[in-house]
Amino acid sequence: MLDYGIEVLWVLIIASLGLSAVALVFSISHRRHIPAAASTPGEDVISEAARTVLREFEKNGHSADAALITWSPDTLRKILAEDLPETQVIVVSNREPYIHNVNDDGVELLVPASGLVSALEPITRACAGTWIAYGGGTADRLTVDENDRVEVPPGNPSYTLRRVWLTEEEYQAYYLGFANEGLWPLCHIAFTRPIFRASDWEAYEAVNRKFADTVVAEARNERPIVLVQDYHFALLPRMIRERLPEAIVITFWHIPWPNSEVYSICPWRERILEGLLGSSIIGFHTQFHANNFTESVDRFLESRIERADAAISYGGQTTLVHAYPISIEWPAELLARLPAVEECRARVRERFGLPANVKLCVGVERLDYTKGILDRFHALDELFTRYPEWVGKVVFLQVAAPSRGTLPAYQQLHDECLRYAEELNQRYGTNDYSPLLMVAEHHSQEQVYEIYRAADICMVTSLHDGMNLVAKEFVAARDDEQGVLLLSTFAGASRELLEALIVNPYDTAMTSEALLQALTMTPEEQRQRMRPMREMVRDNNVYRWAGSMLLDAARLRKRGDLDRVTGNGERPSNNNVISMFERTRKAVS
Ligand SMILES: O=P(O)(O)OC[C@H]1O[C@@H](O)[C@H](O)[C@@H](O)[C@@H]1O
Repeated sequence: MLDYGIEVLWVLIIASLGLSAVALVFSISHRRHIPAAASTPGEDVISEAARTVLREFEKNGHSADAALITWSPDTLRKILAEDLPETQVIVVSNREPYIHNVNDDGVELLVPASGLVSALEPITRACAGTWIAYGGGTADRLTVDENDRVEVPPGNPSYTLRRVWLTEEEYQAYYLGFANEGLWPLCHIAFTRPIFRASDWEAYEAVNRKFADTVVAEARNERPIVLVQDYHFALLPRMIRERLPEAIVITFWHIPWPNSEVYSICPWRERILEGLLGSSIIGFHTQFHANNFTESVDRFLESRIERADAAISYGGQTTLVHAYPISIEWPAELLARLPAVEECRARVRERFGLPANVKLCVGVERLDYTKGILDRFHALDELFTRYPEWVGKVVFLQVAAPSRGTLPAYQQLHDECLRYAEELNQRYGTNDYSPLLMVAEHHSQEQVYEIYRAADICMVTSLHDGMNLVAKEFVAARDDEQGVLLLSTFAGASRELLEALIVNPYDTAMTSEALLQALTMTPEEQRQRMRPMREMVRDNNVYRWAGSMLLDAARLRKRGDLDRVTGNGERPSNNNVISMFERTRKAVS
């Protein structure tokens, strides 16, 4: 029996050595094969820039991880120069990247608290594009030229900001009404009832048309790439398509897309889908939301859906529906301007009057009911109830930038948060100690990064979120590899930052236990968790997000141009797009 066992063991050892050798030969030949991937059958229109990227991957050390850090502003410029020559990049968003406001001393410049802005700003800079946005600042009109344009960033201009003016009525109905009382709660599962008013819908349509007029006015030729951002502009892609049929329209939906049953309650559900399907590409943060969108189209429109190709054909237009997880600038430019972690700790502790030696836990976001701020306060309360020894030893600092403050749902949240903070401080605080600091004020990016660097724990426990860039920013800010991230399972970021403490924010007991785990985590475990999260954000930075969409756009354009000259023959489906980005990834992994 024993002899027989030893024979089996030998057979297993020899077989596994054989398999390893085969795997090694395969991996070497696969790696050697990388440049050839650009010329395999069917790849004839692969981009020059993709070839260059692949060659650089090889040169830079053969590993996909090392290679991916080459995504930089230069990569974007290279893609544009080689694959999309002479192509103007136009970004459209509601929120502008720089707001000029009147204050007592004249004009002050404000960078809004918006994940969308922090992601798109470095991209627009790299592409030297044109950014079209609503001019909402009280001094915005004073700073533009006769064409409503201003060169930004101030002091070091590299792109044009074109402001669009809205009347007070338009702003109320399109932005506060349809976008933020209708679509925002519809798409987020936060159990706030969406409100749909016909007058808001009409304003939404009119404002989308106003932006379409501006896109056409700003386009230098018939073939720009237009990057349409978010739920404020669902109708815009088709309006652009009708007037600039050769434009590439890439629409990115930054918030979740609900399942088709939830979506069905929207009275204009077909119109919204039709509008979006004017895009060449529609991007979501996660495959899950891309799938939800496709299901909604399947249920409400007569269309042709090629699931294997992630493509939808509707009204003579084929749209690629794809997941492109958004990210942040890496390395974060402003990090170089900040002092060491210890200095940040000292500054923040002094600014907020924190007692020595307390652990600092932070939350940073817009004051929004999707962010789970009250649930977080409940978790702190629960921690003190279960583990009273922590009273006096931890302070929770909630930074909440005011947002959509005239809407009743936001006013109610603001009041409830302040009430809860006051009550909790009365119950657990002393003259020198307030366990919960609620600061409902705007903070600059520098101040926010300083807070990240000072924190022992960062809680990103949103009830629902497309991605959530605060989680990635916290990780990027911690070059000391310390600090613990508590992350909601309902934020897209939890699909990528797997070493965070992942919680269900509705489960107060679970969140408070995770808080305890974070408070007692050793520096070594913090490092073990933080390091891979930093690598993840580094390798999947915002240039990779934008670059992958541009590579897909280049491929679509080249195919369109070829089809125009030669016809599309027997192509099995209308589109048959496999994301260029995915193929690039496969080739290097
Ligand atoms: O209404 P605001 O302040 O411009 O904020 C809008 C943005 O809010 C962010 O939280 C969302 O992630 C974006 O998708 C959205 O565009």
